[in-house]
Amino acid sequence: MLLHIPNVLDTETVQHCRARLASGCWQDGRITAGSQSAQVKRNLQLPDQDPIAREVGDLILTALKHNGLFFSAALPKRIFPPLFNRYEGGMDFGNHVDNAIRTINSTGELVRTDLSCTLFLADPDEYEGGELVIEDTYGLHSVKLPAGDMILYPSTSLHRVEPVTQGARLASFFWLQSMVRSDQHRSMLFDLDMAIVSLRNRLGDAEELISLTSHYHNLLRLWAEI
Ligand SMILES: O=C(O)CCC(=O)C(=O)O
Ligand SMILES: [Fe+2]
Repeated sequence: MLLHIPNVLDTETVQHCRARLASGCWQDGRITAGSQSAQVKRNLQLPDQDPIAREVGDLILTALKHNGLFFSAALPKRIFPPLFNRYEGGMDFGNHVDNAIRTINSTGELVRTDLSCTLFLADPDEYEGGELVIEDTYGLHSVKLPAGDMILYPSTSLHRVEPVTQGARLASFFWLQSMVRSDQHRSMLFDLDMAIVSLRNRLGDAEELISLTSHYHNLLRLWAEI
């Protein structure tokens, strides 16, 4: 499932994050790349332990904690601390699949990457190019979102970032391990949850919603690993 989550950060918070990130110690993005992706990666990143990256990363994690759409779609078990990248002057990131397992350096914890996330921190009219192109069984999806919005996509997908030929593209990117490993099961739970929410808004506490809600929880109980 590919999901656009709008307004993870509001305009004011995006501005605050950008001001903080501007003073970070930006380095060659190959610091976090595996050997295949290092060959196709041309961007800048903040090191994972950079204090500014951790401060802004925590702000993003706090915003996500309060985001119901994110929780329902991702059913997160472990979230890799958000990283930050920047593309300018023709930089790009060619086709690759993200590493399956990531180690959180500060704790030694392992994260299986079920879902990949990009939170855009620059508006589309601030740069040329820079689309995140994601390939799935239904074809290619080209993603370029307003600042503060996030895309969630299965980490199994082949993806790339097109060259940024003008301006600068700033984003946060990270991965998460979901309580529900199967993308298919997770998508079914998400659709069921959204249908229940929409029915409740339309009908109030209808009798049938008790049964649908029970099914949601009983399926989650069946499929979740915690
Ligand atoms: O910048 C992005 O949108 C994605 C970055 C990416 O694919 C990666 O770092 O693995
Ligand atoms: Fe990637």
